Amino acid sequence: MSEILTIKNLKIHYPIRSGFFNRVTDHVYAVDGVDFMIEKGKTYGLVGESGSGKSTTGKAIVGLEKVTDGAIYYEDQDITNPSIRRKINYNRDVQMIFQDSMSSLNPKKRVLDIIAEPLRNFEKLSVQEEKKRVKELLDIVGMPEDALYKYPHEFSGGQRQRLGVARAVATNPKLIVADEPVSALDLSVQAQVLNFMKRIQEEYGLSYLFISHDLGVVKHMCDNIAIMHKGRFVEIGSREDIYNDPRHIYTKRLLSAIPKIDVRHRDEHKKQRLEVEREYRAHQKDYYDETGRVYDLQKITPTHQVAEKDGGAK
Ligand SMILES: Nc1ncnc2c1ncn2[C@@H]1O[C@H](COP(=O)(O)OP(=O)(O)OP(=O)(O)O)[C@@H](O)[C@H]1O
Repeated sequence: MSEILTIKNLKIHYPIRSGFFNRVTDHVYAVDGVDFMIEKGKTYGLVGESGSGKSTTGKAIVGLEKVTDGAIYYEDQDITNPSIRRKINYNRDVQMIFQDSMSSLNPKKRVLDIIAEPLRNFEKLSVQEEKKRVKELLDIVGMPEDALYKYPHEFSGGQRQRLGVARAVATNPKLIVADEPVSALDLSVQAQVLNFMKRIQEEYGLSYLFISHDLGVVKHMCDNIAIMHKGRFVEIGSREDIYNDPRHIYTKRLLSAIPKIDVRHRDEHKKQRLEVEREYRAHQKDYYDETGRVYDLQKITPTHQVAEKDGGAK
């Protein structure tokens, strides 16, 4: 079995309440039937614009979001059931890294306590053993030993993101859900953090679910990519499929948003971007209603492997 996680027809719908009795009058279809599989030691990219349902999917995988329907299989067990998650120590094996390291690292705690927290939850280490392990973890993410007694605000954004990774790998997880892990960082620091996430992956055989709104960022990280739009996958493919032969207009639009470094073809790029934008708007008008939900998947997914209406890749 080469997959570490299999997601089947995942749906997460949030109720919208209104009126005097606060009744449920509608739902936000944040995730509306997605299927995918993350292979061991590989990186699966989840890409889409803001509000497409990426974070909700990621949070459901780590158990932070209640699932409306569907299943998430880890070692053949459906972990949407909290008691199964507890039974198999799922929260030790699957960790999450967040975009905003300033709010995901407790500002009142020192690095030693922040990184040791997951260890305290899952392993009974003595004070000395714990300190030794935290030092090792700091070393893995290229941080000096004297970081142990400092607070999160004493570090740069890139360093804080490294601390977040150190905490995430503390329990030797098998899968890390990385939700926009470098979006808040400068371009040069982004490359550093991505490189070392890749190095850790190779050393420890980790799998990643890498969430981003930017196809430029995931290019060198992901083996397979799903393009998410309004809670559904509109295109699924290998990295080569997505970058060399995008089929869905939404994928083309995300690709055209990647800044071009080569200034010689600037006018040509601008013209292409406008054409893609025009095609995208026409597509939206033809296939989605004003709630953004009613559409004909057969027509909107002329692609390599597409999400079928009831899930599964063709
Ligand atoms: N707790 C909630 N209650 C109601 N609606 C929610 C809740 N959380 C998310 N949503 C809605 O679900 C949809 C998907 O949100 P989600 O955060 O997953 O998108 P995203 O693709 O990760 O975007 P971003 O990158 O901006 O976080 C959005 O329309 C959002 O407003």
